[in-house]
Amino acid sequence: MQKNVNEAVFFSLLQYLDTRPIRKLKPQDLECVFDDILNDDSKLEALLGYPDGEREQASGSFPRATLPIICGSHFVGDDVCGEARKEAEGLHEGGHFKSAGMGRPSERREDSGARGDELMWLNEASLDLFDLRGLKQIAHKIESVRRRLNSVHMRRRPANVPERASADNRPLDEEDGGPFSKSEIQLTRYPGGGSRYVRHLDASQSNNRLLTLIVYLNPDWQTKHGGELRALTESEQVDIPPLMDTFVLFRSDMIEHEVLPCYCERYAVSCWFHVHTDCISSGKDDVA
Ligand SMILES: O=C(O)CCC(=O)C(=O)O
Ligand SMILES: [Fe+2]
Repeated sequence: MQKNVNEAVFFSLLQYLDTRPIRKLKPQDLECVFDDILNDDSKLEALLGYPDGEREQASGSFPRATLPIICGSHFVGDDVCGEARKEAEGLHEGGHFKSAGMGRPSERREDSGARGDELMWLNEASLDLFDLRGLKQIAHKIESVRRRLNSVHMRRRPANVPERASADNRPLDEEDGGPFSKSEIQLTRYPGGGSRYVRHLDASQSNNRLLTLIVYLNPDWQTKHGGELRALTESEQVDIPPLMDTFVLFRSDMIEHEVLPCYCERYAVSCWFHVHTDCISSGKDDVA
C-alpha cells in the first residue's frame, strides 16, 4: 500500500517540476481529419522517421520521427463512435472489464493510484462473440491503418532499413511485407473519481510497440471532467481532450504521456502497432 502511494506521489512531483509550458487543445484545435493524415505520405513518413531521421531509439531499426505525434478529429465519425460507446457501456455492465496492471508481464502489479483504468482486449473472437458492430468498424479502420503504414514503409524506407523476407522466399505484397506485424487493441474505461494513469512510455524492452493510436468515445466530455491525455514533446506538454471521435497517433518509443485525473466515465479504444522482431534486431546491426 505504502509503495502505491509513493509511486503516485513521485509522478505528481515529476509533473510539478516539469517546466515545459502546457498547451491545452480546444475542439477547434482538432480540425485535422484522420483520413487526410492517412492519405498524406509525407506525414506518415515523418512519423516513421523517413527518409533520414536519426537512429537512436530503443526500437533499433526505426529512426527518430520528425513528427512524433499527430492528433485530430473524425476518426470514423460520431455515429460509429456512438454505437461503440453504447457497446462499451454494455460490456462494462456485463462485467467484462478487468482492472489494468503496470509493469512487464513477469512483474505485473496493480496500483490504482498510479493507473486507475479497467480494460478489455478486443480481437476477432470478442468482437464476434458480443456482436460489437461499432467497435468492429473501429477495429477494421485500425487494420487499414496498419496496412497503409506497411505500404509507406515499403516505398520509402531508407536503404539501410532491412527488407523483410518471407520464410519460403515468396515475394511479400506491399501491405503485408512491411514491418508492422500486428495491432493490439484494447477498450479502456476510467471510472471517474480522479482515476488517472501516471506518466509513462508505451514501448519497452519487453514489447515491440512502435506506434500508439487512441480514439476517444466520450460524447458529453467537458473541461471540468478532466482526463485529458497529456503528451510530452521536446518543447511542451500538450493536453488533448478525450472528445468523441478524436484521435491521437504517436510514437510509442518517443512520446511520454499521462492521463490526467478524470472525473467522469471515460472510454477509449487504444491500439499499438507492433513491428516484427526481425526488423528490430537486424536494424541494430545495420546502424552505421
Ligand atoms: O487513454 C488514454 O488517453 C491513454 C492511455 C494510455 O496511455 C495507455 O493505456 O497506455
Ligand atoms: Fe500509454
